Amino acid sequence: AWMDADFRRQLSARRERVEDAFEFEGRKVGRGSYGQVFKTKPRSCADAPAGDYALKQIEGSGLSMSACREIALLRELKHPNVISLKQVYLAHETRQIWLLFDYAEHDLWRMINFHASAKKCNSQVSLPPNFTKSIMHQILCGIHYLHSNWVLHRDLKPANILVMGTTSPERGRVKIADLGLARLFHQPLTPLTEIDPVVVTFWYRAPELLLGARHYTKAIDLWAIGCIMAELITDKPLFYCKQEEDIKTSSPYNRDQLERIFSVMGFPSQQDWRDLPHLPKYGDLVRNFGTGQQYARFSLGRHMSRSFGMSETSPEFRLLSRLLAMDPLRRPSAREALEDRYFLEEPRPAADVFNGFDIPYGKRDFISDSSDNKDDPARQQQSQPVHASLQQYQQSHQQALLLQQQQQQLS
Ligand SMILES: Cc1ccc(-n2nc(C(C)(C)C)cc2NC(=O)NCCCN2CCOCC2)cc1
Repeated sequence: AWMDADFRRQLSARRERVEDAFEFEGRKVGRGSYGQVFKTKPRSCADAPAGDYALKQIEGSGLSMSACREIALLRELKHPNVISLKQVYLAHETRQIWLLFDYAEHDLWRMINFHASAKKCNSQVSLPPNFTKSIMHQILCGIHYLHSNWVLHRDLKPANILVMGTTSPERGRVKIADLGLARLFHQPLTPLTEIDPVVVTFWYRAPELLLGARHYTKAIDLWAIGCIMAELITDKPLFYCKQEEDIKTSSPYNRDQLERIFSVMGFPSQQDWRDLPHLPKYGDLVRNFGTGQQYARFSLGRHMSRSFGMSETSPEFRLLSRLLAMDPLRRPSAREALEDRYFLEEPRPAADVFNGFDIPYGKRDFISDSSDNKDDPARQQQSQPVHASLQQYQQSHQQALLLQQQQQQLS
């Protein structure tokens, strides 16, 4: 070996082992295609500041391409609204790679599901008036930072927008992450009948991608941010489309998803989107939809005003319709979106998106290894029978209601 044995022994003896520094047995909070994530605390002997950390054990062994990409990318990036890598551990014996992050207790997927379920139980949970505006502002700040460093996210969706919990010094701060294909966090509380994006969802994919655009662009990230904004306002995925269990087609063209987009937005005319006929799948589009006359009366304004009473003249709607321009060339850059009037008028966006309000969402649940059957990762989410998770959900929801009543009595 190129290093002399004695020196290697010295290095190995001195190397800090992740299991010596952190307690993570039985504290798995997520598992996906990229690896698994544990919620850990440093052991007293470790020199890491107190607090919760996320330890991600990267799938596979050795410096795989994805491990290199994640480490190389994250160690260069430093922004308050982007997940920050604190430390890398290389376990030489097992050739395992561990990444240490500040732990984020919440994410928009769980938060939006919580509010959607609360609505169904006819009990709204109160939120600060600038909740959506604060979250949108911080997502755009984080994406502006990534885009100015020529980093495209490519898979923005609620599950990848994390929010720091009450035990963190950054309480209520948005952290953009990329948890990988399958949603990395186990979510037993949501009844499995709910939308469970274990399979890859196309709900946030820009129309040009569905029509065969060959390259990701910054405008593709901005479209996804528009979808997230609408979902924050309505608690429903704007372009929700049922997904076939096994999406085998490798073709980017997804007729049902396009149909859903047109039934909300209307069909793009030549004036709306000059370059549309040059997209690879334009032929399929014409074959499936003709001239799109059947969507002539649909528009985003009509959809948002009929289903959510949103005024088409409000700054909120105007920003939303800019982000959801069908033609990617007409979408604003992250900076232009941040300069929109929406963020300049009262109430202003807050650094803590909960604005000091109590946080009603539960903490993440630990995954027991038994339920986490490895052979079929897509099924791992079905670890709890529905009734158990419903029961648990109702309990945690009752707690949230009690909390809210106490809060109202106090205020
Ligand atoms: C192959 C690969 C995979 C992921 C990334 N990646 N990219 C990013 C962006 C947002 C900078 C683009 C973040 C990550 N990794 C990541 O979020 N990791 C998960 C962080 C886990 N959370 C930390 C906070 O607490 C909850 C768990 C890059 C390359």
